[in-house]
Amino acid sequence: MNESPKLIIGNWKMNGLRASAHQLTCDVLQRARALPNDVRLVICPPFTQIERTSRILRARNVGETILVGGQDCHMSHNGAHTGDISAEMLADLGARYVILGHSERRQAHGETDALIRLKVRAAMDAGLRPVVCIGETMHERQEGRAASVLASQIDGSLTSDFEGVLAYEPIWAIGSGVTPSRDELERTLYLLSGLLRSRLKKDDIRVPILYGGSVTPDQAHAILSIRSIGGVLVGNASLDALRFTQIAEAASLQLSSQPLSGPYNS
Ligand SMILES: O=C[C@H](O)COP(=O)(O)O
Repeated sequence: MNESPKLIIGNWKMNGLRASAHQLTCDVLQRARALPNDVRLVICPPFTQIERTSRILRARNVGETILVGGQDCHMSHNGAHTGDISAEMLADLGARYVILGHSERRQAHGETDALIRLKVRAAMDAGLRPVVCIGETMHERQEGRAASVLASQIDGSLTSDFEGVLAYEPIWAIGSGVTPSRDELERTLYLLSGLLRSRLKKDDIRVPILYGGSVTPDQAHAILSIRSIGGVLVGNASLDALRFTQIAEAASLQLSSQPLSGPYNS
């Protein structure tokens, strides 16, 4: 059975000037040469570095092994939206993915599920694969409301014809050095696959589910050994070519050591 490649997405957030972005992309390329086809890297630099990163990858002819993504897009195709970037603009620069609904945007810019759903539509219309982030706060977790929060985020932010990636990023794990236990993560992935089936109204779900939040090379083996996981969304560790590619290597090792199959690894 052919499995989809594990996705290792690097979210550079607001980091990277021309020289450092160029160097980081070249370093990732250099280290990723040995990666097998069962792992796909997606680099999501800030808007200002997308074209440069795409150009470097095109020049090296890396095909589908390393792709570029944006970190957000506007819900409209064009118009009077000062300072915003449309999904078409991202695609025009060579992006293939776009992160939407990251908790840092939900919190700092008041993004709602309804807005994120409009952005998902715009991204899909532009031919981009949306990577929709969901996750509960520590407070919601302690109150035992994590499952209902995740259900509501999935219902509100995904279109019924959603074709993309879901990234489970518990807010308490982002940048904190704390991650859920393997068992806890496995249970959450099971819950999310059920919620996706019900939202998309089909059993054959082709939506990889990623985990994000303090992923480092040390934890990557345990996280990526979960059979149903589609990959990881990496923040801080993606700013270091060695750590980022070590995480990708961990995914590849897991793939070669166990047969993987599952509804969200299509
Ligand atoms: O988009 C990435 C997430 O916010 C995780 O960030 P982090 O790996 O620095 O915790």
